[in-house]
Amino acid sequence: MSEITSSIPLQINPDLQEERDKASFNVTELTHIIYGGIEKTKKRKRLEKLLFSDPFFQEYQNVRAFGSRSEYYAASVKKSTKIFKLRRQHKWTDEEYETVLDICHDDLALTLHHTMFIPALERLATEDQKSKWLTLAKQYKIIGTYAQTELGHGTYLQGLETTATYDPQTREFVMNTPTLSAMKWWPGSLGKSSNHALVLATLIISGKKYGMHPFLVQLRSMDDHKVLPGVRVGDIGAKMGGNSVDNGYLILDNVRIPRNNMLMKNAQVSPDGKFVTRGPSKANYATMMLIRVQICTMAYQVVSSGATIGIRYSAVRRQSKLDPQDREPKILEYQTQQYKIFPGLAMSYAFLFASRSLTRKYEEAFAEIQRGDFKSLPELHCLSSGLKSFCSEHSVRQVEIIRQSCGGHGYLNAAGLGMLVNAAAPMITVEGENTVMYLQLARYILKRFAGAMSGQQLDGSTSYLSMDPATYVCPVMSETDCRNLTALCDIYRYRSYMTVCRVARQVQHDMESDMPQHVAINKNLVDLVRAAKAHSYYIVVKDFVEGVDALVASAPVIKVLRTLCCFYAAHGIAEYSGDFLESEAVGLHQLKWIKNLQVSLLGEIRPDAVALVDAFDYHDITLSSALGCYDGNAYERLFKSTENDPMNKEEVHPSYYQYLKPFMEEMNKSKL
Ligand SMILES: CCCCCCCCCCCCCCCCCC(=O)SCCNC(=O)CCNC(=O)[C@H](O)C(C)(C)COP(=O)(O)OP(=O)(O)OC[C@H]1O[C@@H](n2cnc3c(N)ncnc32)[C@H](O)[C@@H]1OP(=O)(O)O
Ligand SMILES: Cc1cc2nc3c(=O)[nH]c(=O)nc-3n(C[C@H](O)[C@H](O)[C@H](O)COP(=O)(O)OP(=O)(O)OC[C@H]3O[C@@H](n4cnc5c(N)ncnc54)[C@H](O)[C@@H]3O)c2cc1C
Repeated sequence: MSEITSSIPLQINPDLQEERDKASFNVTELTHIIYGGIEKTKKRKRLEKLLFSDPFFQEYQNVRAFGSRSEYYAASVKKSTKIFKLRRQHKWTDEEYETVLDICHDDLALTLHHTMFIPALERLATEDQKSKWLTLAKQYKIIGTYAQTELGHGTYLQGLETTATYDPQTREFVMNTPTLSAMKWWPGSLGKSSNHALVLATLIISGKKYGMHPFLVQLRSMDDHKVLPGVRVGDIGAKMGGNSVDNGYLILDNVRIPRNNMLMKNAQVSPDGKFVTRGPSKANYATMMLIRVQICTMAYQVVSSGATIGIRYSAVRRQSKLDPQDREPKILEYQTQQYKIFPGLAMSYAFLFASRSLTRKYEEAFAEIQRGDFKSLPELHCLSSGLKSFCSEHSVRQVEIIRQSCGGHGYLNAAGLGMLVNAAAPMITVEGENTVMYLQLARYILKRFAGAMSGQQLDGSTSYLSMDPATYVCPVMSETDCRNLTALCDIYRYRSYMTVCRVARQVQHDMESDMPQHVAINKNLVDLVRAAKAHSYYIVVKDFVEGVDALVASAPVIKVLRTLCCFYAAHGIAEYSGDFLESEAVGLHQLKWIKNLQVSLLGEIRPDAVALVDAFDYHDITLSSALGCYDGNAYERLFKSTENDPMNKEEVHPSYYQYLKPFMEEMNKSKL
C-alpha cells in the first residue's frame, strides 16, 4: 500500500495513447477546421497560454469546487477584473474576448457587462449616446447589466410593470417599481457588482403607455459603491449552478433620470414629451436575439466538453468482462456505452455547423438592419428562437446522459460533469423559455405555410413548405441508401413538412368550427411545439450535411465527419421513430434499415472516438475534470483532488469534538 501516492504520472495513460495511435485522420487538421483556420487556432493557443500562465486560474478551480458562495463570487470578480484588464492591455477585439470566454468556460461575475450591457448600448443607443456611455462602458469606467425580467414577468414582456413616466417640467423620467411583482428579479451581475443598469420599463407620457423601452439608471455611487437614494438592490440567493454570478433584485422608488438616459435609437421622446418611433416595433428586442444566437454556440461548447470527458474516461476505465479469457475491457468497448456517448459526440459536430451557419446569417442580417433594412428580421427571430431552444434542450439532456455514463465517479464534482449540467441548465430558460420560443417559431411557420397554400413563393429556412407532398417518395430504397446524407436530410424535411401541415390543418379546422383563435391555438399547443421541434431538427441536420459537403479537407477528415453526420441523422430518426412513421417520411422497412445502420455506425466511430474529442482541443483547466484530462490519469487526478478538500484538512474533524465524541461517550456510559 505504501506506493499509493497522489502524484500524477508524467506519461499519458497507455490506454488513451493506444486510442490516439489508431486514429484514422489528422487531429490537428480537424482542430483547425473547428476553430476556423490555423491562424485562429494559434491565436487561441496564445491566449490560453497567457491566461493559464497565471497561477490564479488554477487556484480558481479550487475555490469553485470548495469555496463558500461568497468566496466563489469574490474569486469570480477577481477573475473578471483580471480578464478586463488584460483586454484593455492587449487591445483584444470582440472576437478575441469571445475566445477568452470560451477558454474560461465559466460564468464570470461581471459577465453581463460584456454579454448584454455593451451589446444593448450598441444596438439601442443613438450615436451621441454611444459616444458617451459605450465609451465609458468599454473603458470599464461604468459596469452595467441588463435588467428586464421582473418577479412577476419574464416571458411576457408586454406585462412588465416597471414604469418610466416622463415629466416634461423637469425633462426627466421617473423610474418606479409600483408593486412587489414589478421588482426586477434575475438580472446577472445586478445584486452586488454593477453600478449601472439598463432597465427595461413601460414608457408613460401624459398617462398613455408606449410599450417597453430601455433606460440607463445609475444604481451605486461611483466613489464608494454604496446604493444610491431610491434604489434597493441585492442578490436573489443561491442557485442550482452559476453561483459565481450575483443575479439580483432591484426596486426603484421614483428615481429620477435625465431624458437623455432613455436609449433612443429606435424610439424618441422629445423634450416637450412627443413620442416618435423608428423601425419595427420589436427593434428594442435586438439584444435578446443576439444572445439566442450565442446560446447555440454555448450549447456546442457544453456538449463537446461533456463528450470529451465521457469518451476519454471511457477509454481508461476498465470494468467487467466481455471475453471471459481476456482482461477487463475499456468500458468504451460496450455497445451500450457507445450508444450513451456517441450521440453527444455527433451532436457536438452538428451544433458546431448549425451554430456557425446561424451566426453567419445573424451577421448578414445585422449588417442589413444597421443599414435600415429590416426584411430579414422575422426570419432571423424565428430561426434563432427555434435553434436556441433546440440546441439548449438537446445539449443539456445529452450531457446528463454522459454524466450517468461515467458511473459513480460522474457524480463527483471533480468529474466536472455535474457542474457542467447545472451551469448549462439555464440555457433552457434564459433569453426566452424554450417552449415559448418554440411557439414563436411555430407561429411563423404557420403563417408561412398558409402563404405557401395560397401560392406564395417562399424563401429562407421555410422555403420547403411550398413543396408538393404528393411527389414525396422515401429516398431510402435499400440499406445502402441509408448512408446517403441527402436522402436522410430529405426524410427530415418531409417529416417536418407533414408535422407542420397536420397541425396547421387542425388549427384551421378548429377555427372553422367557430372556436376562437386563442382557444384553437391553445388546444394545439403541444403539436405546435412538436412542429417547431421537427423544423429545428431538419435545419440542424441540413446545416450539418451542407457544412460537411462544403468542407475543403483531407479525405480521412471528410470521411469521419460524414460518418458522424450519418450517425446523427440516423440516431434522430431512431429516437423519434414514432414521428417519422406517423408522418410517413419512412416506412417500417426503412426504419429497420436506419436502426441497423445506427448500430453499425457505433462500431465505425469507435476507433476515432478519442481523436474526435481531442480535436476540440480543450485545455485541462478549461475542462476542469479529473475524468476528462488529456493524459487520461483519471484515478491519480481523482485522488489528487481530495488534497484540496477542506474536509481533509485535519485528521480529526472539529465536529468530532463538538458532537460525535460526547455522543460516543454518552453511549458508552449508557446501561441500555
Ligand atoms: C462549457 C461552457 C460553460 C458552461 C456555461 C454554459 C452557459 C450557461 C448559460 C448561462 C446564461 C448566460 C447569460 C445569459 C443572460 C440571460 C439574460 C436574459 O435572460 S435577459 C431576458 C430575456 N428575456 C426574454 O428573452 C423574454 C422572452 N420573451 C420575449 O422575447 C417576448 O415576450 C416574446 C417574443 C415571447 C413575445 O413578444 P411580444 O412582444 O408579446 O410579441 P408577440 O408574441 O405578440 O409577437 C408580435 C410579433 O413580434 C414578433 N417578434 C417577437 N420578438 C421579435 C424579435 N426579437 N424580433 C423580431 N420580431 C419579433 C413576432 O414574431 C410577432 O410577429 P408577427 O406574428 O406579428 O408577424
Ligand atoms: C440563470 C438566469 C440568468 C438570467 N439572467 C437574466 C438577466 O441577466 N436579465 C434579465 O432580464 N433576465 C434574466 N433572467 C430571466 C430569464 O430571462 C427568464 O427567467 C426567462 O425569460 C423565462 O421567463 P419566466 O421566468 O417568466 O418564465 P415563465 O414564463 O414564468 O415560465 C414558466 C412556465 O410557463 C410557461 N409559459 C409561459 N408563457 C407561456 C406561453 N405564452 N405559452 C406557453 N407556455 C408558457 C413556460 O413554458 C414555462 O413552462 C435569467 C434567468 C436565469 C435562470
